[in-house]
Amino acid sequence: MAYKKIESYDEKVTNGLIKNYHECLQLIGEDAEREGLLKTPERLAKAMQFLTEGYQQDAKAILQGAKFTEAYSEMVIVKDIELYSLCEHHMLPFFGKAHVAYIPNGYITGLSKLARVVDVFARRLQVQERLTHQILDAIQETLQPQGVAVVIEAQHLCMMMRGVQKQNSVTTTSAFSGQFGDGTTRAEFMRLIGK
Ligand SMILES: Nc1nc2c(ncn2[C@@H]2O[C@H](COP(=O)(O)OP(=O)(O)OP(=O)(O)O)[C@@H](O)[C@H]2O)c(=O)[nH]1
Ligand SMILES: [Zn+2]
Repeated sequence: MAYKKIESYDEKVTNGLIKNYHECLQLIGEDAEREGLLKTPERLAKAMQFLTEGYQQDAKAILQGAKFTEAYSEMVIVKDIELYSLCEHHMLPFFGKAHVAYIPNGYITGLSKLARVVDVFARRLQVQERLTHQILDAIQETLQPQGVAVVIEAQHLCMMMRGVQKQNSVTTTSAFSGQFGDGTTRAEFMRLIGK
């Protein structure tokens, strides 16, 4: 299914995670049986399945599901798509905005689908660079447009709460294909997203 929402959680996965998170609580020195923590392993098991549900979803099927023939061939930009992902090194969140653009080549897609594609790849263990490329590749391969541009600006909690502890650094990644290789087109995109 293109965009499967978690309505019922896989029992085997949920039970396995509950067991592990219960042990995690004990290992960090908590009393896993105290009232406030009794349901925490189950809550966390469900939260983690939600935050990684992108593994069960198919970005290309989502785009194909709303692919329409249209002669429009100017840039289409959806900017400021908020995203939340988990860094694969520490499994701590990184969060920010994605700006996605494409120049149609006979086909357009539903605007919401671009934001859904961002979520499909964000809801996995990621590095920002791969996330950027996966979004671009899914759009390029499905719509075969004249070009795709993806810019992501994000803050990484693994650099804020721990480690180097820098509170204001923002990481920007970008990927471009087709006509966005042209300096003028790319500059227009950057201007339109306010960069
Ligand atoms: N390139 C890239 N690096 C990331 C991303 N998210 C986290 N990292 C980095 O992954 C690196 C992992 O480095 P390690 O030295 O193995 O881990 P560490 O000892 O916890 O490193 P520190 O964070 O520097 O304390 C760190 O430099 C993180 O900042 C990302 O999306 N892209
Ligand atoms: Zn990290």
